[in-house]
Amino acid sequence: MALSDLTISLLLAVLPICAIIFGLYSTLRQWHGSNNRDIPYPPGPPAGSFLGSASILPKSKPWLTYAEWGRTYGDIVDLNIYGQHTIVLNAVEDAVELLEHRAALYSDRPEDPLIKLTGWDFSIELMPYGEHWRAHRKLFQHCFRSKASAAYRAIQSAKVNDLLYSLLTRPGEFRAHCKQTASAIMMATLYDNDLKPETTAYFTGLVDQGIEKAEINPNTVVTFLKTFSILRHLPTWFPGAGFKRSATEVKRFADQMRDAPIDYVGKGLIKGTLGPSLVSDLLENCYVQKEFDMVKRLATSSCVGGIDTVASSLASFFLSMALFPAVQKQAQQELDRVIGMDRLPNFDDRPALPYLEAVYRELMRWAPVFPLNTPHVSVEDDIYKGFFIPKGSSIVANIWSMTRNEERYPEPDVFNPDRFLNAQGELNDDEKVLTFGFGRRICPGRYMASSTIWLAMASVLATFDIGKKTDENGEEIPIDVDYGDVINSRPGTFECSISPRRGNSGKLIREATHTPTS
Ligand code: HEM
Repeated sequence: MALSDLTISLLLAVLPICAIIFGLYSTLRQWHGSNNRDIPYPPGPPAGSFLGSASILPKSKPWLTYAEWGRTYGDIVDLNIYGQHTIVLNAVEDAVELLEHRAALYSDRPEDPLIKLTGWDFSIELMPYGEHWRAHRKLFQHCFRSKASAAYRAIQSAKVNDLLYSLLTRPGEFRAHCKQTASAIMMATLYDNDLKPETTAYFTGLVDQGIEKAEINPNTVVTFLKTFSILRHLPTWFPGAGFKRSATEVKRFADQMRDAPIDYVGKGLIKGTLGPSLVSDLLENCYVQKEFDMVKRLATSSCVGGIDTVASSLASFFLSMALFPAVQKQAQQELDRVIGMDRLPNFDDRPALPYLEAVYRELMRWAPVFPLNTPHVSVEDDIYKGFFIPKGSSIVANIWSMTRNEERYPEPDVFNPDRFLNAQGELNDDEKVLTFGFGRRICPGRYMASSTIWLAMASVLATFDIGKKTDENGEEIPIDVDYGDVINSRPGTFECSISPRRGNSGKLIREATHTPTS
């Protein structure tokens, strides 16, 4: 056996024992240091083996197991992993109370030693609560709050028109078009209104690679490293410190996706070849390195948070329309009635289309992009509904349970926009899109995301019919699709038919994209 293998085996043998000792120590320390010794933790699954709750952590789709535990133990579930508490919230009311009404206590993020090691400390989403995060969040809201997001409408409209043209000419590649639309909108908004398609593709490739390299199973490596954060100080050549070597590799890609587009903008500004853009506007007002770094972090966080998420929702939209044709028809009838048949929809039409708005809300409920919210961390001990929530707990809102709550949403797997309408066909007050998260950490890009998804839905429904494909006998081919196990949830590969709705659909699209009519 090579020396390094021996060392790794020893480490693997010793670490679980250290884990137990550390777990016992942290529990005792929390218990001793607390005035709340008689108050119970929320109920949760019993520790499975000598490895503690870690051995019963779900291997896949944890939101399903957490929902099951919610039915067994109650809406608030505690997982104690080596003395580190994760509190799963299965009900909206509890998430709103803790993450919104008590936001001052529950807006931190898990401290993860890998974040800095991998170069992902640029991410606003991963920043600990405090002045550094607050300054970035302020800048983000300045750029992406509801009113500011209206400035990007022209780009959104142009790219959605490109989506229509792509669907007209290459309908079979609709999944690629969804991703292309989401990334073209984000890249053009951030870096250059006139960004060339090949440059968009290059920057998007860097983001994809950066994310792919960083993907690790949060249930294992991170939990372990969090407990044994001392490991982060090992030199990269240390036997068994392979995770550190791969962290260096992840960092290389993270740095590249963060720096390359900014270099492009910088050079464009100097040469005077750049179209207008959010980043160039911001850079022109940067006077010190600190401000320059903030702009970089804002731009990279937007790409990481705002491309795949929007692309996932667009893919789920095509799926839902193929599976629920009656909904599609009703939305198309509303569009025809309100905007007529001789033009494409635009943002000003949104308030006049309540059924389509209900389709949007139902899409975000039926296929939540994040079945589990990003964990928030508590900064003080707290007591809630008679349970003790120790400082440093990770609070995970189980969006899946909330959006599949049968009392609130009967037959939750059915795509039914009527849930969001009253008897008069007006929108009801169930307007909170749960998959955007909660409180002070709620997604700041939600206005931009909502308008991109809405305009794409409206424009596609106005010009295309989406349905199941048929076989050689004209029989519909059933669609059987799985959403997989990734945290950013998206439908697996599926096929559907996408055909122009009317004789003038092609003409409207070509006029909108200034493409010659053929
Ligand atoms: C369908 C699209 C999207 C979904 C479902 C989504 C969802 C989320 C969720 C769940 C969070 C964490 C919320 C929490 O901790 O409570 C988040 C945070 C964030 N999102 Fe989004 N997002 C989307 C689109 C976007 C877009 C378009 C952008 C950029 C323009 C963006 C930028 C961010 C940023 C920067 C954060 C970190 C906020 C913080 O920690 O303070 N997201 N998003």
